[in-house]
Amino acid sequence: MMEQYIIKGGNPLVGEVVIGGAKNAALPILAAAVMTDGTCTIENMPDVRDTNVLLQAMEGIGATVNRLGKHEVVISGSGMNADCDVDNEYIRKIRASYYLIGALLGKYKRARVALPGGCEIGSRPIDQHIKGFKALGARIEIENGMITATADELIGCHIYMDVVSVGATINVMMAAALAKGNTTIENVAKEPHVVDVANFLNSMGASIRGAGTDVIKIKGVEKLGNCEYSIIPDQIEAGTFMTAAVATKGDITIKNVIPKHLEAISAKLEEIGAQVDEFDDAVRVVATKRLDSTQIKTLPYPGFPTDMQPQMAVSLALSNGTSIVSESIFENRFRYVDELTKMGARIQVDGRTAIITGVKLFTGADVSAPDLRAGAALVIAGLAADGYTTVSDIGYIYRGYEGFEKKIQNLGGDIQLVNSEKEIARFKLRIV
Ligand SMILES: CC(=O)N[C@H]1[C@@H](OP(=O)(O)OP(=O)(O)OC[C@H]2O[C@@H](n3ccc(=O)[nH]c3=O)[C@H](O)[C@@H]2O)O[C@H](CO)[C@@H](O)[C@@H]1O
Ligand SMILES: C=C(OP(=O)(O)O)C(=O)O
Repeated sequence: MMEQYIIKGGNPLVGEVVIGGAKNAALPILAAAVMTDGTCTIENMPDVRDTNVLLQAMEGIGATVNRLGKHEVVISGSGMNADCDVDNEYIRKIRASYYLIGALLGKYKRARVALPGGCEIGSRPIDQHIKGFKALGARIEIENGMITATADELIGCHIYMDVVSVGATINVMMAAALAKGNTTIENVAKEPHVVDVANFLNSMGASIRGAGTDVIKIKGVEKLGNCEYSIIPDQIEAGTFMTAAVATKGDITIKNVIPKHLEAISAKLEEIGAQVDEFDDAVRVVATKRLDSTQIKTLPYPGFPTDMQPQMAVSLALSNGTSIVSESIFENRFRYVDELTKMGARIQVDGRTAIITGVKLFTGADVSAPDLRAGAALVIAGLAADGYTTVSDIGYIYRGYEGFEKKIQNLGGDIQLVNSEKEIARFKLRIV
């Protein structure tokens, strides 16, 4: 038996939890760090599977990676060269490997990288990345699962993105940072992690303005240099604990966050009747009673994040009345619904819409995580359920949550990591 979580539901989560650095900022920042032959010292690096896979891949192509403790890393790209290929079994499984295309294309005018993986939440094309690289003057070839981008030189240009894409915005911004002349990218993503990567590149000597608005303007520079940087807190890890407070009728103070980044989530939780208090760098979420239903539509930032849709749906599945959740970003992000149904949830999916009829209580069941956020959502469901729940395929959860079960245990949640039937029996009998 592979590792699983076993959970005995029923305890409200109460206490404080400290949020780590944002995975989806950390990944492009790591890739951007090798765009200089100098050194980048990066703090608040989350110690999660995806960042570790990317760090290994970077070492595999000659970058030097020195870890100063669990959350600080010093990176130098000086040992790398222009004809490195980025590929291994693991790099093919993560999404953010595609950031090495923009980073290496910018630095060497050549990049050859395995096509990206990531959670199976939709078809996930990369046409907008390619459109941006081509507009900068790159030639693109895709064969045998690899993408190759080459250019004699990259020349600044004007790009209008057809869809708002986090990945394409960041990737093209990285390549354009080392292009000749000025680039304007319109209809860009405005997520906090887009802004964080622009700030990181600027701290290396890039000249990028407008990140966080619809238009990013980049003045190409010849090279980038050393920097020291601290990654922003993870908006989605924070949101996950916010919804855990609601689903378990708990009281959690979530520390080391930027409350502004959480506004879409806070507003929805307040709308359904939770108490949300904002502090300078913390939010407290209290839910003492059963909450109300609502409607949610996932949208690019500052709309409600798709990466919070499954966790929020779990809270709504325990609320009074009928809620409607529309998923407008990824067409296949309701795969957790069948699992949640095993626990007594009443959810009907029709295409990109889920109609949720709230139930009073879930009952424990054996469920399996179909992807990262759905996995976290099923854990929350287990914490709120009557009886025992096992969650398998938790490797997905490790992709993006550091010490998930420990943080939950510290809040009073009854959860254990197990890898045998014997351990499950022990947990149930409380034999230590
Ligand atoms: C590693 C990382 O940061 N992953 C996040 C990133 O994924 P990712 O960067 O893959 O998501 P995008 O923002 O690019 O995708 C948004 C939408 O644009 C479409 N699209 C995207 C690119 C493209 O070239 N063509 C195209 O049509 C996608 O299919 C999707 O419908 O942003 C998503 C949206 O916030 C999050 O759910 C992911 O957690
Ligand atoms: C979908 C996610 O990640 P990825 O894009 O890496 O699959 C996520 O972080 O929720």
